[in-house]
Amino acid sequence: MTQIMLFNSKDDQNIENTDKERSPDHLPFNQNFIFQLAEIINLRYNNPHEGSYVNDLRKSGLNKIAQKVGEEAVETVIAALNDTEQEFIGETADLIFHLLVLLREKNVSLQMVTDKLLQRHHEYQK
Ligand SMILES: N=c1c2ncn([C@@H]3O[C@H](COP(=O)(O)OP(=O)(O)OP(=O)(O)O)[C@@H](O)[C@H]3O)c2ncn1[C@@H]1O[C@H](COP(=O)(O)O)[C@@H](O)[C@H]1O
Repeated sequence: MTQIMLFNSKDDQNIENTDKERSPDHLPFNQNFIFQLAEIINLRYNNPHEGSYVNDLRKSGLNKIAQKVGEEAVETVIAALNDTEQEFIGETADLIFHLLVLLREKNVSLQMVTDKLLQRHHEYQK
């Protein structure tokens, strides 16, 4: 059974801490949730059930999922240029969610992407 750890609101107060004081396994809830969401999507793939939007996407296949990511990316750009901050945030959330589904469809984990970003970060330090 996969265990999903949720942090209580007390941890959210750590947002004021400096970067040095934060450890990767003690991130505020909002920062960790993207990994938890990736795990929820993984669980839906492994245990598909009716009424699940992730399952609907999975059944539609790679082309449809990739198309959704493209649509959400365009909607995010339009919102950035024309809409309110809240609408921009909403479109960005749609984009990130569908991108996470695309990663799962391609069997690429979010960790593999963050490893790539970390590798680049280290290269920039040289
Ligand atoms: N974060 C999301 C999330 N964001 C957006 N959506 C869905 O994504 C869809 C957005 O599509 P659009 O806005 O493009 O609307 P649409 O035109 O009707 O979509 P299409 O018909 O074109 O596919 C809506 O149906 C939303 O409900 C999401 N559906 C699920 N999640 C997360 O995924 C988890 C698992 O969801 P289920 O698989 O449904 O259990 C949930 O607990 C949530 O945390």
